[in-house]
Amino acid sequence: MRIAVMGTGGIGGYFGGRLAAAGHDVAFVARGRQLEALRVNGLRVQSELGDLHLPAVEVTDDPSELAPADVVLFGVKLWDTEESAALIKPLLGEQTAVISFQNGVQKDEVLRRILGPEHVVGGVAYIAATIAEPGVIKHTGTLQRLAFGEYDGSASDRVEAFRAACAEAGIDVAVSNEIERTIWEKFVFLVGLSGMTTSTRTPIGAIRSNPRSRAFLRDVMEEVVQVARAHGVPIAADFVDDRLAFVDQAPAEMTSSMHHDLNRGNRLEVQWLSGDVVDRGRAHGVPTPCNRAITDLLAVHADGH
Ligand SMILES: NC(=O)C1=CN([C@@H]2O[C@H](COP(=O)(O)OP(=O)(O)OC[C@H]3O[C@@H](n4cnc5c(N)ncnc54)[C@H](OP(=O)(O)O)[C@@H]3O)[C@@H](O)[C@H]2O)C=CC1
Ligand SMILES: CC(C)(CO)C(=O)C(=O)O
Repeated sequence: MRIAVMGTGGIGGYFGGRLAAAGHDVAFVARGRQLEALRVNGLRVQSELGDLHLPAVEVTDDPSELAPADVVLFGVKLWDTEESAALIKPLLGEQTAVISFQNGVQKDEVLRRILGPEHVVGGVAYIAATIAEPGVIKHTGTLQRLAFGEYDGSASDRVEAFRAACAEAGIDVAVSNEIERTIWEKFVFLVGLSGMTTSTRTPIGAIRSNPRSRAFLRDVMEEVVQVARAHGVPIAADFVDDRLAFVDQAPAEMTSSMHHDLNRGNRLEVQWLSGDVVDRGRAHGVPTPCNRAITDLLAVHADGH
C-alpha cells in the first residue's frame, strides 16, 4: 500500500514509521530541521513497544514530487490544516483516502472544502508522541490506537485495506461505522483534559482529586456533550460519567499535548478545542461558560512565545 504522511511529527512520524517498518511504501512530508534530519539520518522511533530506525526514508517538503497515494495520513497541527491540505492535492488519485488524525471536529470540514468530500475519511488517534529531537519521535506509554471510517458508515475497500496495513504494523486499530460520533467522543474527553491540564498547568491526578476542579472538568465535558447534541451527534447520556471513570483509572501524571505545548512555549490548539466549543455553542444557543473561561484565559499563551 502506498501511504503519504503529511506532517512528520508525533502522529505522522510514529504511525508512518510503524507502517514503513512493516514493509509498506511510505513517503514523508516534512520541513525545516525535521526534513534535514530525516534526509541525513532517517527516522527513529523510541517506544516501550520497540524502538525502530529506518535509515533511509523517502522524504520531501514538496508533495508534488511524490507519486499519488492510496492513503494520506494527515498529521499537522490544526493551524497548518488549510495550507497543508492545498499542498497534498497532487497526491490524490480517484480513490485516495485522506485520513486526518488531528484533534478537534473542524479538521474534516476544512479538508472536505479543499479536497472534496469523496477523499475524506474520518479518523482519531489515541497516543502520546512527540518530536524529541529532529528525526526522532518519542512515544510515551503503550497506547497507540487509531480508529477511522467512512462518514456514511459504509465498509469500503480502502478503509479495510488501511485497517489491515495498520494491524500488520502492530498498531491497535479499529474501524468505526459511526466515525462522526467517534470523533466527537474523543473531542469531549480531549477538551476536558487539554483545557483543565493546560489552564491549571497540572496533570490530571491533582485535578480529579480536588472536588472543585473535578466539578469544573465535568462541566467542561458536559458543555461539549450539549454542543454535540445540538449538532445532531448522539452522545450517550452517561458519557461524561464514563469519561470521569476513565480519568479515575488513568495514571496521575497523565496530561495533554496542549499542556506540553504550553510548557515548551509553543502555539496552542485551544482555538480549535475549547474555542471551537464556544463558537459552536454560540451558533446553537448552547451556553459554554467553562470553555469560554479556558479559551479566554489561555488566549495570553495561544500564540506561544
Ligand atoms: N502528538 C500526539 O500524541 C497527538 C496529537 N494529536 C493531534 O495530531 C495533530 C498533530 O500533532 P503532532 O503530531 O503532535 O504535531 P507535531 O508538531 O509533532 O507534528 C506536525 C509536523 O508537521 C509539520 N508540518 C506542518 N506543516 C507542514 C508543511 N506544510 N510541510 C511540511 N511539514 C509540515 C510540522 O513542522 P513545524 O514544526 O515546522 O511546524 C511538524 O513537524 C494535532 O492536531 C494534535 O492535536 C492527536 C492525538 C495525539
Ligand atoms: C489525550 C491524548 C493524549 C490522547 O491521544 C491527546 O490526544 C492529546 O493530548 O492531544
